[in-house]
Amino acid sequence: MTTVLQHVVRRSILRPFAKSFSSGSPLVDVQVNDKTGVAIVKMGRAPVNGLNTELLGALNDTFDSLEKNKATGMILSSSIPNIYSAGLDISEMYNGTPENLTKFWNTLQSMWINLYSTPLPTVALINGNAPAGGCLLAMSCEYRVMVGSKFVIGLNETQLGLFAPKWFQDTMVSIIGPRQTELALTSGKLFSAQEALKIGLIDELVASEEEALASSDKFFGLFKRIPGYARGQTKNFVRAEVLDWLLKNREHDTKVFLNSIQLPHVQKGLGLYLQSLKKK
Ligand SMILES: CC/C=C\CC/C=C/CC(=O)SCCNC(=O)CCNC(=O)[C@H](O)C(C)(C)COP(=O)(O)OP(=O)(O)OC[C@H]1O[C@@H](n2cnc3c(N)ncnc32)[C@H](O)[C@@H]1OP(=O)(O)O
Repeated sequence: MTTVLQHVVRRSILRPFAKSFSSGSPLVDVQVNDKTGVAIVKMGRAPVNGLNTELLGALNDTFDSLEKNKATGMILSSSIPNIYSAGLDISEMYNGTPENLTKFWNTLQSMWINLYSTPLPTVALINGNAPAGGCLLAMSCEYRVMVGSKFVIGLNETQLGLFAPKWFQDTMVSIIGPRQTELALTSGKLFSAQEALKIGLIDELVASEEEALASSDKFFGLFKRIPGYARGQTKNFVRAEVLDWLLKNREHDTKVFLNSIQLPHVQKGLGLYLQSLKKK
């Protein structure tokens, strides 16, 4: 089992930065700014950036490579208009075999561990709707900028007859606190951009992608004179409790997912929800 401390030490050892970079997947586009070393990672799985095993794996590989190649920061965004991510791909969870469900969930866990614990400064540039797993991605970054006021963000799992796993919940608690998280999660609330700003679920609401990039630059600028090692250690210690739970309980968490998702009434609800989306 990997402890948080081993995790922190392993991930603080960075090699020189490579200028050219390819994510190795058509689902993830990566552009690295040669001058600053900041990478813009854009998810591009049409139609809605549904997080299936392939996209989750590609994101995970991308985060690994950016760290190994010593990028100086990462902006996580989307190349699909009006969509950040529709969250977990429901078709992966509907009628899946135990083997596929296990692989799917383990890939999600690995991606999240990598994203949540990366020593790189991270910004979510939220340029579209971000329900459920989409919200988790954004919340796992350090700073959240939403572009345009027409989008929603939140953990709406209960609306699907599911519940947000403990580490999804804890990630939200660390941002908006237990009281607001309980209210939001039990009702499956999707926050409007204004509401999300007011409650602190997003840090900034801007009108254009250019403004969002300027805000990101400003955020990265905060660390110009801070040694990366010191920043990385601090981030990991602040995040240790939430991270540590999943590192220590991965198998248990997978079992809870498998048991819950395969319940007949949960499967029935997922089927109906998928149908309702397709009927729109
Ligand atoms: C341990 C506890 C157990 C389990 C925990 C499980 C945790 C789950 C977390 C999740 O992430 S669950 C996913 C929750 N996501 C949602 O509720 C979002 C659903 N989607 C939408 O609300 C909308 O699609 C949108 C606002 C994101 C975009 O709207 P719009 O641009 O109007 O697109 P459409 O609705 O027409 O969708 C286009 C297309 O995509 C399909 N689709 C949408 N979302 C998903 C999804 N999450 N998974 C799979 N497929 C999705 C939709 O059915 C349409 O399909 P067509 O075949 O009609 O093209």
